[in-house]
Amino acid sequence: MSGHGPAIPMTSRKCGPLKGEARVPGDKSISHRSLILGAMAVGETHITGLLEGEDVLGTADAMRAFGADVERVGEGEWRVNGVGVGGFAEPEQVIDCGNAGTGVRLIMGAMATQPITATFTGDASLRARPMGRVTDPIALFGAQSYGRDGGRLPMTVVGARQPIAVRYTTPMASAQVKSAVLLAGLNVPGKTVVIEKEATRDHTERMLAGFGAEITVEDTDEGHVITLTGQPELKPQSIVVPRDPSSAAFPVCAALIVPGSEVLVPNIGLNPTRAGLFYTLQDMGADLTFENERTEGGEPVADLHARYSPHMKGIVVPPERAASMIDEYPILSVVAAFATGTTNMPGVHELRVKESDRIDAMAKGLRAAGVVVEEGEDWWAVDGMGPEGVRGGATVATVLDHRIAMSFACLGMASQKPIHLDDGSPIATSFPGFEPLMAGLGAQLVRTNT
Ligand SMILES: O=C(O)C1=C[C@@H](OP(=O)(O)O)[C@@H](O)[C@H](O)C1
Ligand SMILES: C=C(OP(=O)(O)O)C(=O)O
Repeated sequence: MSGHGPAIPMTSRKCGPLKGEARVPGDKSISHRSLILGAMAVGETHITGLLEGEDVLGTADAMRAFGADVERVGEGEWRVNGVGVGGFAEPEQVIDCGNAGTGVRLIMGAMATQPITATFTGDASLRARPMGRVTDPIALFGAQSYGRDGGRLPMTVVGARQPIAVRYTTPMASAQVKSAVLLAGLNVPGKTVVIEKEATRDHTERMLAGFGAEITVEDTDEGHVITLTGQPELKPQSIVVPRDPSSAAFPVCAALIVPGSEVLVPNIGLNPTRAGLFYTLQDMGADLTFENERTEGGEPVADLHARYSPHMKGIVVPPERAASMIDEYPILSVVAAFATGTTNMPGVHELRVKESDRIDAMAKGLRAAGVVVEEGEDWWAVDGMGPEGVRGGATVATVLDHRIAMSFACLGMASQKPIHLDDGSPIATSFPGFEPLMAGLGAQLVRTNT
């Protein structure tokens, strides 16, 4: 992952009804974890449905640099021959995680208790994001880190030579921090405990159990207490990655706002720690149903059926739901613009430290498209303009952020005038194939030279 290539300007215009089936790619969170845990197991892990987006490909390269044998054997089909817990080799080159916060933070955790040194970097977005949230807890295990001012990349991590088990309460709702601590705990004798006050996505816990680690989760007065017994032998797995609910959000929400649409998005992971957006849309009055609910590979899965919904109303999104839909606020704010009344989104400070400051990026673009947005440090509110009321006619900055780019692409499908994206290239980090998939449903999203 060498960072950012040439900008790809795009224009999204009002289109006819979106119709058909949207087969979105594999889950990004589960894909990163499959490669990392596969690399820490002994023997061959087989993965199907892996997301082949830039973020995850960066993690695959990183696992090779740490000594695992990682091979693509078909579309979305990968084999990982792991080196075992504690078996990472010292990388000879700087590890470039591109745009991927999940990639760099989980890998830093995984190597922090091994007797090796590694240097990490990323693109301009990732180099601006805070890493102290991971370097603080890994320091408790005995790892040292040397980064730029404010705990920014590039950063060198010197793994602990004699790591000690840790009991750590995460200071913010973050699955990346929780996962970094758990992955660090793998190579430490004794029990590592992570406590989170609010539940965040639990793919690491589920997958660690699947790979044979001893891990327990309890709800107590302190919060959600996760206890991992260190130094297990992880057993290779056969992993089927479900399709990504965070990617499904785009065709689902586009269908809700484009008149006459009806879209089926099959096989979507509906882990309750990820499904908050869909419940919020239902609360707003969206015509969105879950069909064929089932369990696959230990994760709840359903087909999502979304139809044009001209009667949606603004609501207050419960702040306790924030972690389960944290990446979906940008596209929710687009839907909110086509509803009636105000949608209030409190308790979302974390949005300010993603690939971009997502409140700022969305507020700027929405205002340029004629929508009234108010904001504070950890909240924002969007005034609905009604189903036909969003003007559009703006050029928006996507600020190296895939979710901002896809959100505004969806807005342009239903606004009166087109939306121009200054750069659609970040979409490839999480959703390769977004443009042909949306075009197949009937969207008019084209690359432009302006
Ligand atoms: O653990 C993960 O896979 C992720 C956790 C979330 O980040 P935080 O842990 O920073 O909330 C989310 O925004 C990110 O897209 C993926
Ligand atoms: C926040 C995101 O990813 P990451 O933190 O992995 O860059 C995201 O995909 O919306």
